[in-house]
Amino acid sequence: MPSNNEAKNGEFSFSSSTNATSGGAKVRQMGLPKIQTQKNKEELEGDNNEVCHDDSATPVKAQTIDELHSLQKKRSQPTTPLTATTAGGAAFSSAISEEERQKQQMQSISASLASLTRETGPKVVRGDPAKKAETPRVVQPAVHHHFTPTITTSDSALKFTHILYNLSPAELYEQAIKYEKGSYITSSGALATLSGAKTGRSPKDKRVVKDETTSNDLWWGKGSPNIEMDEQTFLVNRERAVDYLCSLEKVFVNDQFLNWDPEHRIKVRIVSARAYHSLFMHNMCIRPTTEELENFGTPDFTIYNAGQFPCNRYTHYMTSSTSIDLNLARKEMVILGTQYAGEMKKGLFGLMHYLMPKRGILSLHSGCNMGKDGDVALFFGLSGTGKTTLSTDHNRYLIGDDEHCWSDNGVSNIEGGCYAKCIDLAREKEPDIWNAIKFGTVLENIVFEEHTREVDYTDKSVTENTRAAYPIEYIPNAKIPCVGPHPKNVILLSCDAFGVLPPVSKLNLAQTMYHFISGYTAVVAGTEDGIKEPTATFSACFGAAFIMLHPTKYAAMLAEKMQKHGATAWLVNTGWSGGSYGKGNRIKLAYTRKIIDAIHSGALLEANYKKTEIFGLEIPTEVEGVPSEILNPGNTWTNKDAYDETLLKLAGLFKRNFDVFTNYNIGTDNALTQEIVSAGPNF
Ligand SMILES: Nc1ncnc2c1ncn2[C@@H]1O[C@H](COP(=O)(O)OP(=O)(O)OP(=O)(O)O)[C@@H](O)[C@H]1O
Ligand SMILES: O=C([O-])CC(=O)C(=O)O
Ligand SMILES: [Ca+2]
Ligand SMILES: [Mn+2]
Repeated sequence: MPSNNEAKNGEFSFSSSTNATSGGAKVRQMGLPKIQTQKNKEELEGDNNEVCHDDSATPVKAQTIDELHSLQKKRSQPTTPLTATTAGGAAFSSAISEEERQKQQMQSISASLASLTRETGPKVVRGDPAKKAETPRVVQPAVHHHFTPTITTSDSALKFTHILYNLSPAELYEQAIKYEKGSYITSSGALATLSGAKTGRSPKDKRVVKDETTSNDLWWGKGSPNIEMDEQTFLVNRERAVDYLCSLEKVFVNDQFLNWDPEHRIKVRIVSARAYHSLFMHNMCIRPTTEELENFGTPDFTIYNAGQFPCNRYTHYMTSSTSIDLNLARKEMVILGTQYAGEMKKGLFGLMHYLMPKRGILSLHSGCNMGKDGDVALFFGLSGTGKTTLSTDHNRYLIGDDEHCWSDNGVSNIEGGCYAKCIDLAREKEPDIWNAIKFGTVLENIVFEEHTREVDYTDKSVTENTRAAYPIEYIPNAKIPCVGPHPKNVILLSCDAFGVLPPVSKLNLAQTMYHFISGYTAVVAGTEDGIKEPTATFSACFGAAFIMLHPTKYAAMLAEKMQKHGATAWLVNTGWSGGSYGKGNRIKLAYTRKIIDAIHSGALLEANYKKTEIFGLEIPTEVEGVPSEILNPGNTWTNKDAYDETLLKLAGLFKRNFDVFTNYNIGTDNALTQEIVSAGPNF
């Protein structure tokens, strides 16, 4: 298990590759014990009759089968005794017994699960209800102080809830396979799961509590992802989720961290009903060490994931059976009516998009890696544009694939894991991701061969959005701790299904801001009934679904940081070439990788450039390993008129999208704002 207290902030030292991989690697090196099929010489000489007795092994030290079973499991090591130095600052600061510490931990969980209308939290007990013999005593429920006195006893107050607290991947596998339909071990050891009816996020069902503070702080209204709800309705949904969770025999609780920058680390608690959700978050958040867990105390933020249970459509604001609700004042998030695990990941990202800018730290929907010489690159882009694929690079250190912070210290990953798209995954093209799909990895909604359990990554029967969630140290050259110096290159990825954006262009600062605020990509809607027109998506800051403040706030911070640290920006089209979707083809991943290599090495900075019409993009005339004729997209279309028409069409879409931003100032510098507005397409 990686420990983030190995973090040497500011040093950016690399951990050796044995540190970066899990214990699994060691097991493999030791190999399996040899099977002895023949007796050795001494044993043969001692044999004086021809009858074979099976007395070679020593007998087990058990009289009964129960005793035998109890021999199998070693009790977990009692945790390190707390000393004054190890317990600094946390809630459990005095030296306390292990028993007392566990009691406090369970009381904290009871408090998290407390209904706001009853006097106490539920009675909780640690451990699996199926293992009756091992069940420890019930912890007295947490009393909470601001209760409205109503009923003193109820059936729910009589029952108790088992808490499966920070289980290990192996324990979560057992829970999933035993109790959750659709859970299987694949041939590579990953856990195949189904996320149910929802196989992607539900942005239209995401609501944020609008109160005195947030009504001024956040971005509301047209274009904003923050759909409002009031505090009272939030409490109704919270109560619904808590009652559902407490009605279950057992719930999973994860206490983990966000952000590898120790100065800005956030403690999160995730309460969920499925082993799938618990393992997903185990992989995606930063995993605390035993000692960090002992000192965890009260979480900074809590997720109540009651995804199996719908919201009540008669509740105010509810427009479907799904509701994902964020309350920044209460530091809570409630999930009803969707089991898609990505809601938790991206819900926490939304939280960071609020908390970090308040501290002058820029939160980014980007991948991030670092070269051997410490050169850092950021990869921005909407879903499916290549953040995970291109930041996972065998020749570079992976800092993270999706969510980062850029502070005065440099960059830090928010997460402890990666979430890779799996559709059409091929070992040759993406070997590091392929190899990360092993024991411990959650594989969502994939299809496998019934008998061999071999995954068919081309199969879209359940969904096209098949995913793998794995701890970052499953990538062999992960940079642990996941922090790095200030970025040298900023790469804006766009998957242009219109096929008119060049495979790579160099951007000036105004163009960078223009394209960052635009956040363009084009997807192809509905591939089933033949060829469809691509649809352009504009998503501010390459992640409008997750930002909490107005996009210009993030853009101003990015401009300031890029200027200060001298970063160069690039626009890379990972989409179509030689025509739009249906006529042309997606640019070969091998070519995109060559382009990215040339950016990292600095070679592309030295290239000769030509300016394109309409978009005014600087395109290189040559990139090593890439056929020069594809660098100018106009060359690759057989029908030149169709190209011109499509280019103009896309330029028009950019213009229309940017209209809403022309009235906003980006930062304090009005000159920069004017420059940005005119850095878009000209026609
Ligand atoms: N030229 C290319 N460049 C990058 N990716 C490509 C290219 N051609 C095909 N692909 C495929 O496109 C997909 C890119 O998805 P990826 O997981 O990197 O998205 P992402 O940006 O990380 O999105 P999300 O934020 O949803 O995780 C992969 O399946 C990859 O194999
Ligand atoms: O959150 C998800 O479902 C996947 C993801 O990374 C994104 O959409 O950006
Ligand atoms: Ca990704
Ligand atoms: Mn993402």
